[in-house]
Amino acid sequence: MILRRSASRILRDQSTAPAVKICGLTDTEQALAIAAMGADAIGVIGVAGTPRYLEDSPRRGLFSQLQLHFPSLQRVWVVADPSNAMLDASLQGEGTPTVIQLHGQEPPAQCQALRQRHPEITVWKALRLRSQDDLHAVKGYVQSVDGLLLDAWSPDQLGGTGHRLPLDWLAETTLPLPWWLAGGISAEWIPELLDRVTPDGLDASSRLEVRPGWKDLEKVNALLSAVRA
Ligand SMILES: O=C(O)c1ccccc1NCC(=O)[C@H](O)[C@H](O)COP(=O)(O)O
Repeated sequence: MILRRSASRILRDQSTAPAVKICGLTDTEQALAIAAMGADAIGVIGVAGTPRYLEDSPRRGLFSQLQLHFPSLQRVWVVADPSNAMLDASLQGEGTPTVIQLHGQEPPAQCQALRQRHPEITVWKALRLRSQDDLHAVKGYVQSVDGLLLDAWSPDQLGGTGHRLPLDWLAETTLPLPWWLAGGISAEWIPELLDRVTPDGLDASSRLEVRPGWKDLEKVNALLSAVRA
């Protein structure tokens, strides 16, 4: 594998708990409740036509409330192959995100261009891994993004599938950027997961849901407790 473990490259000390992002929120009260439980980041989906998509006005309302009550929490807007116009508009006015998560086919140059146009924003690139070899793509993004999100690949959905990456693919690997592990994360997987991999953050969505976009707050709390145990 291209990026082997090396002491100087480990970005998160293994003794500290990874950050937790809860993704796919559609309701402001749920988002505030999850922030109050201690989540580090809340994600809202900006991909129209997907089941957790939140339109402009409610997204701004949700992000505004988070900004007001939990100013240090990361407000993540998940988009796929966005136009410049869509991004520029979303970063103006009330209820802006602090992080743009690029979840489509965005090449490094597009990520870099976004960072140059909006230096105030944090840019994460999601890589949906079909095989361990897909980790080679990481090299291309090192100078172009602030962080990576490694997610499971699915032929018919961009994200929120509940599919898990094999931990073997990541167990002997360290990455040159802060990285989040996504895909099928829930409380009962945490002991094995944290025993084998050392991501800077964990991103969870569908396995914590009652239905797409609506979280079971007990499952969210159980995940946060398991990560911090
Ligand atoms: O979650 C969605 O519905 C979604 C739709 C379109 C693009 C991306 C999407 N989700 C991205 C995420 O960051 C999810 O949290 C990630 O895929 C993990 O989801 P899950 O496996 O359900 O925990």
